[in-house]
Amino acid sequence: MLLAIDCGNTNTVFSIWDGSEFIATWRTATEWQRTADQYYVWLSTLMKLQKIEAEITDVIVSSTVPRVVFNLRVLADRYFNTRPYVVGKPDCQLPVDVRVDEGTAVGPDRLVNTVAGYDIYGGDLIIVDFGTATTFDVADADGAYVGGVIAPGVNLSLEALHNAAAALPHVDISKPQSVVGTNTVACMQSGVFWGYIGLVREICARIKAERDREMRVIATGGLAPLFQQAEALFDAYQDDLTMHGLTVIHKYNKDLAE
Ligand SMILES: Nc1ncnc2c1ncn2[C@@H]1O[C@H](COP(=O)(O)OP(=O)(O)O)[C@@H](O)[C@H]1O
Ligand SMILES: CC(C)(COP(=O)(O)O)[C@@H](O)C(=O)NCCC(=O)O
Ligand SMILES: [K+]
Repeated sequence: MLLAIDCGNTNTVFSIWDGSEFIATWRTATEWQRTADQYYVWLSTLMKLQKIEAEITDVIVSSTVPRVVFNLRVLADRYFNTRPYVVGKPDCQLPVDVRVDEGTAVGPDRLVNTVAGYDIYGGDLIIVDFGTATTFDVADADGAYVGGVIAPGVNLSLEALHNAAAALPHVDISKPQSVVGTNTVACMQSGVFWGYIGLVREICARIKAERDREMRVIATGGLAPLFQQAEALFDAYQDDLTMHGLTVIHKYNKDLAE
């Protein structure tokens, strides 16, 4: 079975893929200091608790944090006796082209999202991923990654307000009752929530105009449904898009190796 690991700047998600479905998914905070032994204790405890008897034979990793990759490689080697595929490294091929400026190291999560989007929905996509940063990935008609947009993440925006202004508290995102807030928290939520609705709508409209074609907008990340419930910004929402992409890339490389 395949252990797929998606490491973002905030959280790292581990999923076990049995070849047709994900049989388990666990999330932990991303900390580059965590050792292979620590990962294994955590993982094997959860597997036991949930009575998951999976023999892991393959590992694939996508990480936006370069420093965690070393320990994840050791995890794969020491505990699963396998060499992991690491997205973005030369020995991990992608089933789509990447057409960007020379020397650009595109975030692996964005490449994986593009592969997943193309596999499920076909070409001409805008993939919006609400993570630490909010990324827009543009897939061409043939599925190639052709660039995108990086915007500050929802929680990052709220944290930035709190960190920079002495009188602004820590606030969690939610949909405000009205646009005009009558208290500090409501004012901050309104700024980020409605500002974000505008940001997503405007960026998608401009991408479509710039590329002069119809494009479908696919959203992923836990915060997408919150925005979608206020306004129909997306044509589809897929929670496990990045994980799906990792399974596609894994299969592609396995097939190449045969
Ligand atoms: N359903 C949700 N509701 C509220 N906050 C969420 C939800 N899902 C994720 N978040 C928050 O969104 C931010 C980005 O998380 P995540 O998507 O895991 O980022 P990354 O992939 O960059 O690690 C974090 O602050 C996380 O706590
Ligand atoms: C833009 C990102 C920080 C998003 O990361 P995430 O929010 O998933 O943690 C990541 O994709 C990244 O580090 N990208 C490198 C630069 C680029 O994609 O062009
Ligand atoms: K992201």
